[in-house]
Amino acid sequence: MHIVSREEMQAIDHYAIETIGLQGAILMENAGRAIFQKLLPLLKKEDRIGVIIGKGNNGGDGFVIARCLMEKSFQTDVWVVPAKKELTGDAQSHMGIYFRAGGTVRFIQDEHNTFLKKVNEYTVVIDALLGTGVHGEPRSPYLGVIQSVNQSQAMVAAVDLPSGVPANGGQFTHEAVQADHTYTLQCPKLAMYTKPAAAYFGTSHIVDIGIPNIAFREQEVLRRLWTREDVLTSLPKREAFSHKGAHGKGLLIAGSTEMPGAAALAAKGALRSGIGLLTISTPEEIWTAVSTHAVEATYVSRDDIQFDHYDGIALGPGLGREKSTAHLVKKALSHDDIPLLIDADGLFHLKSYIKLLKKRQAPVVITPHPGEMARLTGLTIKEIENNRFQTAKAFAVNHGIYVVLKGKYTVISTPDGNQFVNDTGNAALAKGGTGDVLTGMIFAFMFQHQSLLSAICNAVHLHGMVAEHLTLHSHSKLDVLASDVTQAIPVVLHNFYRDTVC
Ligand SMILES: NC(=O)C1=CN([C@@H]2O[C@H](COP(=O)(O)OP(=O)(O)OC[C@H]3O[C@@H](n4cnc5c(N)ncnc54)[C@H](O)[C@@H]3O)[C@@H](O)[C@H]2O)[C@H](O)CC1
Ligand SMILES: [K+]
Repeated sequence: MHIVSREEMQAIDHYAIETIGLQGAILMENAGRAIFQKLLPLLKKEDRIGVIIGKGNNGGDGFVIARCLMEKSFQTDVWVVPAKKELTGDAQSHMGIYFRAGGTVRFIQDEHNTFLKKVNEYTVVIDALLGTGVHGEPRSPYLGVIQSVNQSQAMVAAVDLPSGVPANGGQFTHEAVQADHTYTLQCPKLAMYTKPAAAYFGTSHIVDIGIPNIAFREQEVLRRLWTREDVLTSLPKREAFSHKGAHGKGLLIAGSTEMPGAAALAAKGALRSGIGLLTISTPEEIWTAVSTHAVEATYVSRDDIQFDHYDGIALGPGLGREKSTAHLVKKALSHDDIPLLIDADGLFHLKSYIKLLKKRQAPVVITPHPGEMARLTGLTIKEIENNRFQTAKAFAVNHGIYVVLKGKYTVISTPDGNQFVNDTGNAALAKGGTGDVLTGMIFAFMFQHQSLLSAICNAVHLHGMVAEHLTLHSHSKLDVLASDVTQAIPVVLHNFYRDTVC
């Protein structure tokens, strides 16, 4: 499923209408009807429903929903913000259809006080005020209407976007509709996956309005959600006659005397995700501590690493930021025919050797959280958070690497500019150590998948699913530990393999 910016959605819309010939009024009819069908199971006959309509096409969708509600005899009031003559195009057409079908409306301008009273009596409000066409802070009278909707006790169902939320996300401080349900047309908009916009959507529902796929292909939308189906069709099959050497001989350079746990967690993540052979390079003082948790691994001292003995290298978790560990990053980068995964303190050192990235033959994957990304790019964390998609893509393309920008919705960017969004996981993962586990999972998958991209995306998806599994069955979001995540990988993998179609 694609994820689009406001401009991409408008271009797709335009292509569907002008090139394919699927008229705007038909798309509007499809939109309104499809939302109504999805809304229906949530409605009760005794509900008092207010449909609130703005002057653009979002309002036009509202007229179609109002007609569907009227046809099924729901107690509905339709409130219109603009004057009648301000409605144009498809919205005007659907207002006409609604009237000729027997519908009536009330204008907020004419009955402002009645509207304020009524909005508090509704049990359901349909927000069809503003959609993807909004620019900046909602102006009067929209802002006042939005405030009244937010103060009411009604269940709020937003059409396409909660009104006032910018489709492209990014920072905003003005008031916007706080929806309980949002019915997003055709495909998610960027706002659904960015802060603070994501918090306004309530439960999101994607509504198919019938725009043909060719419209997305022609507009070359390079961003999409990585779904369960993607995982099921790309999880690797383990050949019956395969041997340990066929599933990756990996070197994990991680851990320090202060942070032995990071090495153990990354190792455990890799071992639980099917790596064939794992060698861990940590300071010798902590071999015993780490090997208690990763008995299946072998160990090599930092001075004796033979880089070209391995199919891939992961480095960074708990490595430490001392100068003495920096040369390991440089050496790993210089062995440019070996795939490399860099995380945590490895990213700290990477900044000094960033020019080496472009010189490499074999792929590089980095897994920064926003703080690490800020340091790498020279931007602030706020700037990263406000432009997650743009900054991750620019960095991946400019340096020819895969960037896994971690967060509530982890964004995976490829060297050729494609982006994939993960929507699994929860706040149980907001703890030290869970990133180390993810590094181990990605590392193990790198050796076992047909494509590096599906290896990364599957690891991120499953890591999130493990958190969801734990909080659904046995843990709270508070008490999940990174080591619990490593322990629950098997049950989640087991469930996926049970359902797998490959
Ligand atoms: N995706 C599709 O293919 C379809 C989407 N539909 C719906 O159409 C809207 C987008 O419609 P558009 O007319 O472009 O914009 P809006 O309805 O969001 O309204 C814009 C309207 O509001 C004015 N405006 C802009 N900024 C502000 C502001 N800050 N304060 C007040 N007013 C503002 C602007 O001048 C316009 O007049 C999409 O979201 C879907 O709901 C189609 O119905 C089906 C196809
Ligand atoms: K809306």
